[in-house]
Amino acid sequence: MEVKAFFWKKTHLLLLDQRVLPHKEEWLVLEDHRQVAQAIKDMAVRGAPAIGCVAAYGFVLGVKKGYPPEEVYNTLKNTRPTAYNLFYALDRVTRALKEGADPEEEAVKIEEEDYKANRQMGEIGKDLVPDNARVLTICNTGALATAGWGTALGVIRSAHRAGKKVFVWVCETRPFLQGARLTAWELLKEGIPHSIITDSTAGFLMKKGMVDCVLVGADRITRRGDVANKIGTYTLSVLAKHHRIPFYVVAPTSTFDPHITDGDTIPIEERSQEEVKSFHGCRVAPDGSPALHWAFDVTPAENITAIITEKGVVKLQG
Ligand SMILES: CSC[C@H]1O[C@H](OP(=O)(O)O)[C@H](O)[C@@H]1O
Repeated sequence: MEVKAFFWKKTHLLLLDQRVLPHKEEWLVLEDHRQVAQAIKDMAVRGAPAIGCVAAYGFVLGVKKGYPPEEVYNTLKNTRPTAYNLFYALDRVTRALKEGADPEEEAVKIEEEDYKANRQMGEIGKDLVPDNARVLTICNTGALATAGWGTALGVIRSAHRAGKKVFVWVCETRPFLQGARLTAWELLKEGIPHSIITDSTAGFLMKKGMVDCVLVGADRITRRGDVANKIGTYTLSVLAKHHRIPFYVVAPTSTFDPHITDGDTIPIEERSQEEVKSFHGCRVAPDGSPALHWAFDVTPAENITAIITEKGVVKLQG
């Protein structure tokens, strides 16, 4: 059975709590937009497309409960600033409501379209992954980050299912550990060979010739092809360029922000210092030391070989 991060149940949203994976599988029952907003803020659900889908259902729950649509929209809009899918999805459901259409039908369409896009990206992207490839990835871009299947991890899944031998280097992705906890969990379930590495191991692996390509997701892509993604992605792009390793971004067109050209204008989320100063809830840093915690960085189009979308491959200068 395929991994699913959430299930729409019309009167509530069932959400797999990603904060306790991989050792516990606990489901949250979310009954209104405020509960959904809190789940997004707390990263019980995360990943740009998944955030968009869940926020759209949160809007439906809030409106069904009779809350003013503007309050519902603003509560959800103000959860996390970087992933464009959040705003894309909320704009679609609010427009549906304004135009007298059914926002619930729109929310279901958003989920169905995202899953279909992931399968299409998998089919397109798998041909770019050589047989016996050692692929390096960061964060989680699988079924847990989307409506199902995944983006970059979806390409890996499709290549594996097509019979290609693929090995995955999984950057642990400090501090939330999306790689060590979530990507590893999905790969184990899929039976895809992999090894978890510390984020700082990536460059040495590339230097030793142990990486054949890099596959990452995206949270927001600008008109010129600059990409906001998990913090550390930019570093990987510089290393990949230096070592002449193909660097692919996999993202649906719903992640593309048509209003922004320069990646440096993308709002970058700054999360609590506590997430850096602790290791999965256990405080490791001294109380008196401050911490800077940017959750994303921006990779310029010049560092990207190509962006794989459900509509085809956009080659860049990388
Ligand atoms: C398929 S997009 C996943 C994308 O979202 C992640 O960020 P977060 O876990 O903080 O929501 C990361 O940037 C992934 O590439």
